[in-house]
Order: sequence, then structure tokens, then C-alpha cells
Amino acid sequence: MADTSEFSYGSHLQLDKLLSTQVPVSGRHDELLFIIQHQTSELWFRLVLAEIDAARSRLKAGDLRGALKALKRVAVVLYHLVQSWEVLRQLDPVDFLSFRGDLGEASGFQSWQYRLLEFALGNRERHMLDAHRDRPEAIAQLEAELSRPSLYQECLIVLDAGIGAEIPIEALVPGGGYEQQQAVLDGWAVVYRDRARHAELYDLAEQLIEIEDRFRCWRFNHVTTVERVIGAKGGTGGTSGVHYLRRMLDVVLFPELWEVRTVL
Ligand code: HEM
Ligand SMILES: N[C@@H](CC(=O)c1ccccc1NC=O)C(=O)O
Repeated sequence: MADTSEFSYGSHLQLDKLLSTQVPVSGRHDELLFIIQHQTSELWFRLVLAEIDAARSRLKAGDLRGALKALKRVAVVLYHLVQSWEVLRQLDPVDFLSFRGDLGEASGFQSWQYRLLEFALGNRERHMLDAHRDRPEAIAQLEAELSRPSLYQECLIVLDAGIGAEIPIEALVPGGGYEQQQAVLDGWAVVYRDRARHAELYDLAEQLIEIEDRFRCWRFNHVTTVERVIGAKGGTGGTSGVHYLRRMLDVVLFPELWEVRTVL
């Protein structure tokens, strides 16, 4: 049926615009897959960032249940992103090489939404801003993220208030990388030892573990896909490629939540 109404499926979703943005530069068959995999990932990153922001506002407002709802959505979208590697991991190395040269120095390293996500979760390395120097809007967003508490820090503020954990102020203020703190570990231990009494804080902690678990799976699927497709070649973004990505597997976002399991 002809689309005569002003408001329709296509207009609401701005499909004409959306579907005009898959523009292969190489003319090679598999580049469409490559573009769509990246575009869909970026769309999901966008939702994840919005949900993390919602979780942080709700935590600030004392709405722990609302924050949990947003964090559950983060986890489920991450799960979907993990599964989505099933498509790209089938990319044949020879097919990728047929258009890799056309990508120049472009690389996922330049994904500012991914970097925002890492920063929002608390993996904050200032030098990561360097990849975005040619995009002032991205730098401004990334700087703004660095100047506010990470998701984990917002959770620690709630933990501190909830059980009087006496968490040192350095753990709660934004800025650089997060250092593991004994008082934070002790605080989570109180929660885990009495789940019934601290049910909401317990659920919050377990939801963070779920998120980090799935984020690790995403990183792992990325590394394995990269190794399947380009082996140990250096990356177009100037890193050592698989070796660099493997080092990122060691990043720990919520250290005390992993540690608390050992001390219980
Ligand atoms: C054939 C598929 C892919 C290959 C061969 C590949 C390869 C690489 C390599 C070698 C790097 C290291 C940076 C560099 O020197 O370029 C990298 C980083 C990155 N890639 Fe991919 N990638 C692929 C697919 C994807 C997809 C689908 C995404 C989704 C958005 C993605 C997102 C990223 C991100 C965010 C980084 C930065 C990671 C970090 O700094 O921890 N990549 N990729
Ligand atoms: N870094 C990849 C190229 C690549 O995968 C890529 C290129 C342009 C835009 C996004 C990419 N995806 C992930 O890094 C490579 O070294 O082959």
C-alpha cells in the first residue's frame, strides 16, 4: 500500500536517511556486512550509554530500583552485542583483505562512543583522548564524561550512604583511573554477608558483575574475530593489533566486586 500518511513506519524511523548511510568505498561484496556490523554496534552503544546515564541519575535520586532496571537493559544489550559477533567472525580473511586497504587508517580505535562507554564504566585512560583530537565534539563529550563520577563511583556513593562504609573520598571523585580500595571491599563484604538486609545493594552489585562479565565476553569475541580475520597483523589504527586487544582483556572495571568473592 502506498505510504501517503505524514507519519508512518518509514518516517518515524527515518528509514530513508538510515538506509542511505551504508556506502561501501571499495565496491567489494563483504564491505556491506562490515559497515552494517559496525553501524548496528554503534546504535546499541548509543542505547547502552543512555541507559548508563539513566542509571546514574536514578542512583543520584535515590531510586535504586529504577537504576537496576536500566542496568538490566545494559546487560541484555551487551549480551546481544556479544552474540552479534557470530556474523562477523565468518568474514573470510581473504575477502577482508580485498577491501582492508580501502579503510586506510580508519579503525574501531576511533569509536568515540566506545571510549565514552569505557569511561562511563570507569576505565579511564586520558591518553585515549588522543585518537579523537580531530573531532572537537567527541573530545568535549569525553572530557565531560571524565569530569563526572563513573557508574561504579555512583554505586559506591550509594554503598557508602547505605551501610556507612567510610569509603575514602578519592574513590568517589571523578578523574583518572580507579584504584582498588580496602574500605570499598569491606563495604561490599558487609552487603554479601547479609544479602537479606542489603537486598537492593546486593542486586546492584550482582548487576554490575553481570555487566562486566558480558563486557569481557564482547572484548574476547572481538579479539578472536580479529585473530581469525587478520591474524597478528598490526592494526590500521596503529596498534599491535591482536596483542594490544589481548592486553585489554586484563582490564578490571569493578575490582572489589571480584575480590569480595575471595574474601567471603
Ligand atoms: C574484521 C573485523 C575487525 C577487525 C579485523 C578489527 C580489528 C581491530 C584492531 C586491530 C584493533 C586495534 C586498533 C588498531 O590498531 O586498529 C581494533 C580496535 C577496536 N575495534 Fe575492531 N576490528 C573488527 C571489528 C570491529 C567491530 C565490529 C567493532 C564494533 C564497533 C570494533 C570496534 C573496535 C573498538 C571499539 C576498538 C578499540 C578497542 C580498545 O581500544 O580497547 N571492531 N579492532
Ligand atoms: N582495525 C582493523 C580495521 C577495522 O576493523 C576497522 C576499520 C574501519 C572502521 C572500523 C574498523 N573496525 C574495528 O576496528 C584492521 O586493522 O584491519
